[in-house]
Amino acid sequence: MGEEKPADFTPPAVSDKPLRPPRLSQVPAIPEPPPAEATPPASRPFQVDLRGIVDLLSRSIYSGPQVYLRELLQNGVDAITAREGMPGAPPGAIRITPAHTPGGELVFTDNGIGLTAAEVGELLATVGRSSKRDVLDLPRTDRLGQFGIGLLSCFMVSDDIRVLSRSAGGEPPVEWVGSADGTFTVRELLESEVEAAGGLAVGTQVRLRPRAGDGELTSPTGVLDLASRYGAYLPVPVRVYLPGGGEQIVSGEPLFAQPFTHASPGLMALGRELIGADPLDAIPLHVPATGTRGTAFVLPFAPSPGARQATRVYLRGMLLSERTDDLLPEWAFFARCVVDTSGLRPTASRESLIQDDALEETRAELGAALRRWVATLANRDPVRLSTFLSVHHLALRSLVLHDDELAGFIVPWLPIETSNGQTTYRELLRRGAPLRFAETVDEFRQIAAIARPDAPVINGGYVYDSDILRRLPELIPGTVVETVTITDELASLDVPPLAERPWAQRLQARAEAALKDLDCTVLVRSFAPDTLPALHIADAGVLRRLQRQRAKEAGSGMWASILQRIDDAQDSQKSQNQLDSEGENVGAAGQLCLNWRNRLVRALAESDDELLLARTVRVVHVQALLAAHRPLRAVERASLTDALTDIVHLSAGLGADLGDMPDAPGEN
Ligand SMILES: Nc1ncnc2c1ncn2[C@@H]1O[C@H](COP(=O)(O)OP(=O)(O)OP(=O)(O)O)[C@@H](O)[C@H]1O
Repeated sequence: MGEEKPADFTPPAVSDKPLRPPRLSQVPAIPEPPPAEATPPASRPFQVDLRGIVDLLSRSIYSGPQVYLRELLQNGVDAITAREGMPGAPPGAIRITPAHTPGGELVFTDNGIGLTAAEVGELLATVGRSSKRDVLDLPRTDRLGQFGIGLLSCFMVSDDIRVLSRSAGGEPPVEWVGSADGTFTVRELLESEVEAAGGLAVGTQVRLRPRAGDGELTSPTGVLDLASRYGAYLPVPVRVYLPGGGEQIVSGEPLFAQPFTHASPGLMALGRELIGADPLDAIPLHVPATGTRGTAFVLPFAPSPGARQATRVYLRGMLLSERTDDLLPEWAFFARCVVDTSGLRPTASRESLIQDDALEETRAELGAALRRWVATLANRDPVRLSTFLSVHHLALRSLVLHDDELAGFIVPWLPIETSNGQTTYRELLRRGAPLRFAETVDEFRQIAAIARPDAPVINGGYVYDSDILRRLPELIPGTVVETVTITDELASLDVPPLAERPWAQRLQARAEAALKDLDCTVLVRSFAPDTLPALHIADAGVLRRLQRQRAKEAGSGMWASILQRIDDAQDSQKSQNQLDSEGENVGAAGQLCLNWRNRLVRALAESDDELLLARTVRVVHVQALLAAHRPLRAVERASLTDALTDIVHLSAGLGADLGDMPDAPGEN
């Protein structure tokens, strides 16, 4: 077809006998330096074992025999494209008559450019020979094929391929029959013969007689299914003739490749079919440089973290792959796309794309479209943005750590918990002040209880948040972040005013005596809010010890004695440390920080009723534990019940039912 022939090319003789076996394109032998007097070896063409090639195609290149129909569709469309613009060319059309009965023939007809006798010999029977490369042997971008192997895929379903063709150039019609045993025949057909068989218009007919056992793929249901899968968006109508006499046109408009501002119901239905649920949104995609258009559907559920979304790719309307996983950037796990492209190049299997600059550029552009969607969603539809973030926040957080590109545009919109409530990084950054965060949820809870509203503390305790916060100065230059601990915060709390300090110290001693058996020490400080009587303070070591105690209470035997030994070892370490730090005084079960500004605490300081003070302090202690989300030990549960019982007795004037409680100072 106007293509330069290799030097040793000889067109096959037109004959009704088997000609020569198909061969690879002539590849010159690797020249070796000839021995001094030897005659140079004659160069010979490679021989091809067709069975081996078909085996290679079916096992290693194509995903399965079903692709035979895709290859036929693609050849039909290419032939129609090649005829476009020729005088008198009719509108392109493809017709498929499935094999209606076992042993019957499948007939695939196009009204494309057709083939001459010389062309069938050259193009159909030379593996690797294609008319779809230009003079520089580059693939033509307006053709779907290029490798010169596609037709061989029909051998996966049939032992013979019979091609009847009439060239648009006016040459006589021709029949080519290729056999899976590696031979083929070519002969020109007489017009009378063609007339008797029902005529043959310009174009090509491929006839396949399905091999026993492969009938499913060539049956009416099989063909309808494959034609709709591969040819749903081809630019020419594809008609499938049904057994009852009717026909079905399987090709239609690629809705997903049209520009849109609001997704139509039809487009959303396609998204539903693709992801199995109503998409959260549809994003138009367009990369002019590679002729790529499509739609990204945002998943309404969280996929497994790091999972890359497979994209459905069409090559000029023909399905290339349902699951191309390298067309989107890695971070775009939240969107499933369907695109049609004319500028990306398929591999020989036509089931994936060649990794080249065009693919890289397209990936970058598609990523940019998704980023723009997130960025503009904030202004356009904040409710949808917050739904999106709540569905995908975990995966987004994990990716932010590895992907600077994603981090830059996504971090500002991520929700984050602070002592002032839920907010976004963007709001926090707007304040301009350093971002203060607690490393653990527990530390955050303790600090949040006393943090001033104008100096909020961030909860860095949930998965990935501390890491993201630590990376912020690098991601958003100019940002200052600092960690805060409960010990630092306690140190910054006000001590009671000088004039009241003796009272506060007395209260501290009395309260500490009341909690002695619970291993909890007491501190008196002034802090907001006034309504909060006390805080329970525990550092990580204390928390671990409390957890061990609960485990001991729940378990028994060997495990309990192991935990006891850990406690003993830590006790002796602690008493040594206390000696070293000269009187630093934090109980093994934490510290109760009473709020000097609180009414109840002030009333206790003024009261001389030691019984009432001891019981009330124990109630306040349990209240502080609960507010700090600490699980109660058995001893604390008992302490609460006893203290409340005593308070009831005292208020009823019955005197205290002292039970197991320790004596309050001055009680004896
Ligand atoms: N229906 C057809 N009409 C006209 N020519 C055809 C038709 N089918 C095949 N051919 C010719 O036969 C050649 C080989 O076809 P084949 O399907 O093996 O490979 P290809 O389409 O060129 O490349 P690929 O392997 O990428 O499909 C084509 O390049 C084309 O010239």
